Amino acid sequence: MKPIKVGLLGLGTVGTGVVRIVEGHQDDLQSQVGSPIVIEKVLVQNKNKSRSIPIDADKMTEDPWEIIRHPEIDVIVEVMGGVEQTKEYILEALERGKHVVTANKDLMAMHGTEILEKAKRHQCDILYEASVAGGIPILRTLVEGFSSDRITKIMGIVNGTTNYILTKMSQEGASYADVLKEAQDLGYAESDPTSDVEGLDAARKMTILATLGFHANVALEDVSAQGISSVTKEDITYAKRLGYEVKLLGIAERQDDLISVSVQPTMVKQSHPIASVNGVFNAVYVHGEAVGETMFYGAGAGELPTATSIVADLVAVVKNIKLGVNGKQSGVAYKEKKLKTDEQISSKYFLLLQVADRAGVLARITQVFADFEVSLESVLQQPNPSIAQAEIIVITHDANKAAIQKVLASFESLDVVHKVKSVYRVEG
Ligand SMILES: NC(=O)C1=CN([C@@H]2O[C@H](COP(=O)(O)OP(=O)(O)OC[C@H]3O[C@@H](n4cnc5c(N)ncnc54)[C@H](OP(=O)(O)O)[C@@H]3O)[C@@H](O)[C@H]2O)C=CC1
Ligand SMILES: N[C@@H](CC=O)C(=O)O
Repeated sequence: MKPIKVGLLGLGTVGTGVVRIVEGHQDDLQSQVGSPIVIEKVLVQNKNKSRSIPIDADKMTEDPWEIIRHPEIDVIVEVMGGVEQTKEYILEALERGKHVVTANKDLMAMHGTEILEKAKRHQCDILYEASVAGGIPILRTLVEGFSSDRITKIMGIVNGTTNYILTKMSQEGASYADVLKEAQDLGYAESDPTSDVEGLDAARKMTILATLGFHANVALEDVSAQGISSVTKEDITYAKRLGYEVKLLGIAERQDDLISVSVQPTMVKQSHPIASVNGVFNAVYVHGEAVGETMFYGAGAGELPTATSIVADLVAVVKNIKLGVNGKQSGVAYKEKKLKTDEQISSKYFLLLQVADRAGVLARITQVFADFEVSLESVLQQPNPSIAQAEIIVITHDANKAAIQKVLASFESLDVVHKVKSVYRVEG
């Protein structure tokens, strides 16, 4: 049995997991694919760094081309991260007929079309299950499991780092900075964690999910992204009192042929299953016209969960090699997307306002909502003696995004509104 030879680009959190699983599950893998899977070469930045697993020194290299141009390597597993340089390596590997498995959502969200086309042209596989929601096999589920349905909504907690931070803030009152450090130490965060906390990592994942779920060429620029850096402990406390949890949600919706995709901190009703997804766990809720509601849950980041998806892709590539059917993956030549305008994007909203504490204020505020035809589900007013002002919490019925923006603009010139403290989308 000729072994399948793998070139591993990166031996950090995920790369280490890949080595552990390929070595630890070798018998099971072989029995599925009929050949040994061998990690032939490993690219690192620094060969002298101490590693948590033993790797033969002659397998390690700091020269990427030694792997990309290696005549015997069949499959490249890319878990080094980065975009431009990594893209160059992957394109050359595909040109040389090597199949590619990657966990790189930045690369696939930004250059997926070009990479997929190149792979198809060279009859190579490019699989990227690990790029979204770590250990949850959600891409395969969308492409294969839901191929018969028309998906109308994909809503997910797709970033483990921010869910870990929000959970610790909510359950333990922990500080944002301390928990971010913990998430970094646990290997969940990106090398630059700004992309986690500012919602960019989730936006990249939502680009991939919306593309595959809606069969449309959704681009990263089509996704509006807001992260969790503005979420306060006060917001979380208010949310809990009203029966909500604050979660960073990616939401992709399709109505007829119109699409919207966004990432934002969202108040999720505690009765919705996604509200109880805590810690590094991710969940992706998928609604299809025929199937109705479904939800997929699992670890969204970390060494072994992510490596599970990588090695599953590796198995798929080897099976395709055996069948001679590489280069047939979905994601190429999808239809042109049509994006919703702000007038067409509708949801409930939560607003926390700091206002003057005197007669008639509530009436003036509710009038602004009425002016823009935003109807209200509930309004709660309470004095805040420490600042001699009152706070008003408003939850709207479904309202369009443009109308809410007009309401917020009007509050800027309304003397009784001293500050709009928070605005959240509401789900559930
Ligand atoms: N961590 C996670 O939970 C998840 C990560 N991902 C994605 O997987 C990828 C890897 O993440 P992760 O394992 O956390 O990253 P790490 O930072 O832990 O590891 C990166 C590895 O790549 C090597 N490397 C980086 N840049 C270069 C370079 N220019 N030349 C040679 N080697 C290089 C590093 O070498 P050295 O060891 O010598 O420094 C290191 O071994 C990223 O794309 C990430 O977004 C996806 C899902 C989950
Ligand atoms: N930084 C990412 C890692 C997985 O994609 C996350 O926290 O989800």
